[in-house]
Amino acid sequence: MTFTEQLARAARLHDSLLCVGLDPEPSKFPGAWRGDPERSFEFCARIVDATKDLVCAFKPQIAYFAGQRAEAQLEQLMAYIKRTAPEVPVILDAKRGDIGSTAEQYAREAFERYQADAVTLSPFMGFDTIEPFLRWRDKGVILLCRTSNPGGNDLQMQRLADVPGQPRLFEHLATLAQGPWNTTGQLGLVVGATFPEEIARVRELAPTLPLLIPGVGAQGGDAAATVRAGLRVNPAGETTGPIIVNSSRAVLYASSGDDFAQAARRVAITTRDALNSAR
Ligand SMILES: O=C(O)c1cc(=O)[nH]c(=O)n1[C@@H]1O[C@H](COP(=O)(O)O)[C@@H](O)[C@H]1O
Repeated sequence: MTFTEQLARAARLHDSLLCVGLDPEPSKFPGAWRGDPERSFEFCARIVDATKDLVCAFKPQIAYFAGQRAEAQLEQLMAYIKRTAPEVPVILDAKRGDIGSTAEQYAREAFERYQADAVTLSPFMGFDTIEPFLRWRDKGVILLCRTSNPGGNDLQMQRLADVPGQPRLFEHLATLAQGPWNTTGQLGLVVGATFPEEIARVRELAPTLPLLIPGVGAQGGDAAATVRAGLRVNPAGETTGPIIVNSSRAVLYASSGDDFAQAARRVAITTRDALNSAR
């Protein structure tokens, strides 16, 4: 099954557009675990147990593991999700991007070492840096397009004088990803929930690509505006333009007490429902 098919299946099965981001930060762990990076797996596993029936995807962020010398726990977590929630696709948020020969190693890291179903990439270095990932035919490859952070403006909003119509960089990227770069149908795009107008613009230029939309919750993005701008459904009720709306900290750290998993579940339910009510 391809990533897109997995995603559609999980979204249908769980009636959810929500992706829970797994960004374990030891200083925010509850009680006796606080400050202990050795608990990263256990912390995330409890979150997975508490939310796996509420989500269309999980998204572990690699830096939270690598920064704590906890890559082995990320491997453990990926295997745990595959075992306990096999219906939920896992997007490894790695934001890689490098020349082809190095990209091959990054692809092995994402798809062999960590067994991810999809990976996030930075497209800054061009198509030849993305192509090695596309050799893994059933995997999703999600390119940064219009990111949620304020500094996204610095480059992504600039106009390209040499391209007909002088599109902004993010618009050009969306056009490439929907068209000439999507040689294998594996591409998706990242668009921040903090910029609903640009989500709508990306959806216009890339009507069928899966959009990974982080920024609801801690970054203040509007769930309803996100759904209206990004989700596309045909008259028969079938999704033609899927969205994956990520929330990390608002779910993970809903409580700093021993009830963190129950609190995470409550926030995940509220967020899932807010997304669904805007469909
Ligand atoms: O690729 C991403 O996931 C990503 C892209 C983007 O534009 N903005 C963004 O916040 N992210 C990631 O999405 C997550 C957002 O986390 P919260 O703000 O805690 O929900 C983090 O893991 C970020 O690294």
